[in-house]
Amino acid sequence: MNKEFQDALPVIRRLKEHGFEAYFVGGSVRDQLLKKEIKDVDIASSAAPEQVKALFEKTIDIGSLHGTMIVIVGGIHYEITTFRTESAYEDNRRPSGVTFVSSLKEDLKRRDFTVNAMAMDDEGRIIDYFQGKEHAEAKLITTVGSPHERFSEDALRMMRAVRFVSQLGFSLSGDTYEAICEKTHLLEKISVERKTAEFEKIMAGDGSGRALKLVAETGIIDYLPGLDGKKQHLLKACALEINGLSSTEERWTALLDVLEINSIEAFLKSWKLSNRQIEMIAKNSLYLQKRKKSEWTRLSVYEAGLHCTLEVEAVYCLIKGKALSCERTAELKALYQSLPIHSKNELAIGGADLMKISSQKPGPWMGELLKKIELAVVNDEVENSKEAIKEMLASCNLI
Ligand SMILES: Nc1ccn([C@@H]2O[C@H](COP(=O)(O)OP(=O)(O)OP(=O)(O)O)[C@@H](O)[C@H]2O)c(=O)n1
Ligand SMILES: [Mg+2]
Repeated sequence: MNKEFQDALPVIRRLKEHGFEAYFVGGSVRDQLLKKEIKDVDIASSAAPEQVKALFEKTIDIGSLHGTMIVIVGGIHYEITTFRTESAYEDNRRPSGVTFVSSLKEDLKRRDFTVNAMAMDDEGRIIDYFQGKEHAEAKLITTVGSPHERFSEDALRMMRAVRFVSQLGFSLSGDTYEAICEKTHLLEKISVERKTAEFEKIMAGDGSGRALKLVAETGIIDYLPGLDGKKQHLLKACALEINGLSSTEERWTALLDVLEINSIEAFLKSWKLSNRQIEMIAKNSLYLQKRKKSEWTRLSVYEAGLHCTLEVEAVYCLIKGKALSCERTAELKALYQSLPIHSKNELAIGGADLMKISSQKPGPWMGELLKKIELAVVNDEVENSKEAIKEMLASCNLI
């Protein structure tokens, strides 16, 4: 049993001591089996949310009506869901306490894919009613029971299926694939935020190329913001392996480029990205266009900043079919570090100085002149000191 589970054993044991059933479930059991890094350890139990709450010192109620409670043990958050029956899940709104009373098997039966529907007890024994292990070995994503039913319960599961293709390098089973093709319209009801979270995981997984192809081929693309009519473009993006990029912003930048999106801000807004992300990706896109036209200069590196420069270079290299090398990264870092200033605030001269030297009234001329001085300093045409700048201003009749 992995350390993550061992750390969580006190949670399971406490529930059991009080007569409840409790098991590890979901992604963590799957990831242990696949020898992948384990993220959150989730627990399913026969204890109702209120009973869970009573047993642990620190709890957070994140949805007791839906049967979910977080307990904090050893500083780690564990999500404990109460066994749910299918009917509780179907009318998903406000299941009564009674609906929670059910068995582990019933709970697992209403989960999305067989590889996600395994449980593990506190002795490390795997409980696998739906051939999860077998499908994991065959690298198959296939629903527990009818794909039509599972996708009708929660349409996002169609994107989750594709996400697991990307993350795990699995394939979709035939009937799961066909059901997705038939049911994509159900994605209309799903919130953009949930779609975005899945799409970002699709872009990040090792199998991003194959997964994006599925997004295009199954018709999921038709229910994603701003991708209307972009099927051919998206198919082109499949060849890029954008998962090789190291940040979400880089991946969006590369995708926007291949998709030939013009109104970048509006596109990213429609995906409901944060303003900060939109700003970063829009800036990346701007400098990517500049980079395609010419090599980095002292000025462009200064204006873009180091973070943006390196992100754009990584995307640029990907588009050109190569990886950003350590040498190239070091070269750009050295260029950035060699700049005499890294922001306007570091200029040795300011507006007040200019007024004093020129005895002119303040006005737009000051901003324009400061910009010229900034450029001269960045380009090493003048030293960043008051005296040197004053001298330059006088000799060039700039003041
Ligand atoms: N729409 C969904 C979402 C989740 N689940 C179930 O709830 C578990 C936990 O969900 P979540 O944490 O969202 O997914 P994981 O499979 O754990 O993947 P991740 O590694 O991203 O956490 C899943 O394994 C699956 O059994 C489900 O059946 N249907
Ligand atoms: Mg999880």
